[in-house]
Parts: sequence; C-alpha cells; structure tokens
Amino acid sequence: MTEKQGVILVNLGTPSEATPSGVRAFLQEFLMDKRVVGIPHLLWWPLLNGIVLPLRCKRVAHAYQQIWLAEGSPLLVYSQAQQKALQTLLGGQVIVELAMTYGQPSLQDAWRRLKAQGVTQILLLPLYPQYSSTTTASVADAWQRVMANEHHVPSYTLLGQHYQFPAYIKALADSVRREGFAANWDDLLLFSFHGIPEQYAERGDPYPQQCKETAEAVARELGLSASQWQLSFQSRFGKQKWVEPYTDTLLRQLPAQGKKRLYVVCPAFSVDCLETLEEIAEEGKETFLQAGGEFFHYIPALNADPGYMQALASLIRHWLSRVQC
Ligand SMILES: C=CC1=C(C)c2cc3[nH]c(cc4nc(cc5[nH]c(cc1n2)c(C)c5CCC(=O)O)C(CCC(=O)O)=C4C)c(C)c3C=C
Ligand SMILES: [Fe+2]
Ligand SMILES: [Fe+2]
Repeated sequence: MTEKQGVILVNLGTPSEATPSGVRAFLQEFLMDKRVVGIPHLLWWPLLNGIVLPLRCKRVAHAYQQIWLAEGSPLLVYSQAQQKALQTLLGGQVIVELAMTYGQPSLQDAWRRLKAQGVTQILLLPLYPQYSSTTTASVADAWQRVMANEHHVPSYTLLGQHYQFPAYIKALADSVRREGFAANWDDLLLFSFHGIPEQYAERGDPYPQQCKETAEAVARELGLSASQWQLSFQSRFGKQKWVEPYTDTLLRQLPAQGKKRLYVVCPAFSVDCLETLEEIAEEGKETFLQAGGEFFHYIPALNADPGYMQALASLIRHWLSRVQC
C-alpha cells in the first residue's frame, strides 16, 4: 500500500467574534488547559468563571475590536494565508491543513478531512518557532485526544520547534532590515517574546533559552553588537512571577537610558495577533512614547512572508524525504 502524507499547521486559537461572549468561549477552553494554567481544576474553575472571565471578557473583546479584520481574527486570517501559501509551494506532494488547539478550525476536523483523502502519515507543525510546554505540548495533548478515538492511528511526527533553522532566522533578519532597521548607533532592536511563568522554566521548559538563541542568531545575522539589541517577555497573566525582563517595564525605562528610537520584533508569534497588533504596536508604542521615546516601529510577524514559507516548505520536504523512503 502506498502511503499518503498530510501536514497539519496548528496555531493556538482565537475568538470566533470580537464580542464578550466570543472571548469568553475561547478563554474558557484555553485557560482550563492544565498546561497553560497549572492550578488544580477544583480551585481554578470557580475562580476563572466567577472572577477572571467576568472581569476580563469585556476589556479583551474591546481590544480584539481594535485589530479585527473584515475576514475575521488576524490570527486566523494570517494562519489561513500560510496554509494556502504552503499548499501552493508544495503542490501535489502533500496536503496541508490548518487547525487550532482551542476552538475552530479544530484538530478533529483537520484529521477527518485528511483521513477522508486517504492520508496515513501526518506531520504536526505547531506555528510556534520555539517549544513551550504551554503551547507545543498542548498540541501533542490535543492530538492524543483526537487519536484516542481512532482504531487505525496514522504514523505521525511532531515538529517540536523550528527556531534553529537557518532559513527561518534569515527570513526574520530580512524582515527586520526590510522594515528599515539599519543598525544606526542610536537605534535599538527589541526582541519581545510572549512570556511564561518563571516556575515553568525552572521545571525545565526550554522556551526562554530557545528565545535567547533565536534573538542571538538574528542579531548575528544582522551583524549587531550587544548594545544594539535587547530581549524581553510580554503578555503576563495572573499574579505569579513570569520570566524577565518584562517588555512593559523595559519600554518605560529605555528612554531614560538614552534609547529613544526603537524597533520591536516579536519572534514567538508566527502570525500577527492580539498580542502583537494591540499589546505591542498600539499599547507598547503608547507606553514608550509617553515615557519619552521619540520613535517606535513594530516589525510585523512573518505571516505568509515568502522567505518564511520557503523555510517551512523545506522543513516539510525534509520530513517527506524521510517518511517516503
Ligand atoms: C497562563 C497564561 C498564558 C500562558 C502560559 C501563555 C503562553 C503563550 N501564549 C502564546 C501565544 C499566544 N497567546 C495569545 C493570547 C493569550 N495568551 C493568554 C495567556 C497565556 N499565554 C491569554 C489570556 C490570551 C488572550 C488574550 C488575553 O486575554 O489577554 C495569543 C493571541 C490569540 C489571538 O486571538 O490573537 C497567542 C498567539 C505563546 C507563544 C505562549 C508561550 C510561549
Ligand atoms: Fe498567550
Ligand atoms: Fe496581552
């Protein structure tokens, strides 16, 4: 029997509409994942539903409204663009599907479509360049839940991370150059990554280390000296300590240190979303300018950038060449 291959690009998920009820449905599923919030369910469920969601949903829905596109949530729209671009690049070699860990399009439906076309070998490609137990491992968990109902489980591979591939680093560096960062002596490049609770890192989550290696590799590719770039972590949630330095704190401090011209790139995000378009490009810019900054430029996520799509297509072809022999 000849084997047929399929790729599932997996991103986090996003509300289906920019309303408090749309946000509630999304956050309810996302924040009940033990990989994301590690508090025992018996304690966390009443806290989440009684306090966190009622306080958060209206404000977050308003934030989504600021960035919403005519076609829907940016995270979904740009992930769909990546899926189409990759399918075009790979032609008939492999079928490319898109799924979300939480919400729609579901992993279950993506698998159903591939199975209906006779696919027997799967590459799960999380749209997270760096591995984290809070994101990549949740993709593995969600896949296990889908597979739990299968009598004939296909062969599958999970691509844990792709930050270390030279073509990805080059695509990132090219995007920084294209957006006008010219390594002038007074311009600073800030790599702002989504954060994780510090405790997760202490337990062995390699994410902060992989973020550091990503930033170092891009800085090297751009020929930057140590004073021309910094790294920070954004998007904290809850009261516990998260990995440092914090992006919002740094944005307030940099102007007083003489760093008044800033370019910000967010390499943890394969596509633009709430955390880049609202938290950084809007709120972050305001924070920096109010603190005395003079120039702030957000460098968009790679989205369906041709160099990035070529990088992912070669990773997929590499997988194909291994499973087809
Ligand atoms: C404990 C909470 C959270 C952890 C841990 C976390 C890790 C994490 N998240 C991403 C990527 C994304 N997060 C996004 C939104 C988002 N994240 C959290 C919380 C945690 N994330 C919340 C509560 C939200 C929703 C917005 C809000 O209520 O503030 C998104 C954007 C989704 C969108 O619809 O645009 C992405 C993408 C990574 C990469 C990561 C760990 C490495
Ligand atoms: Fe997040
Ligand atoms: Fe945020």
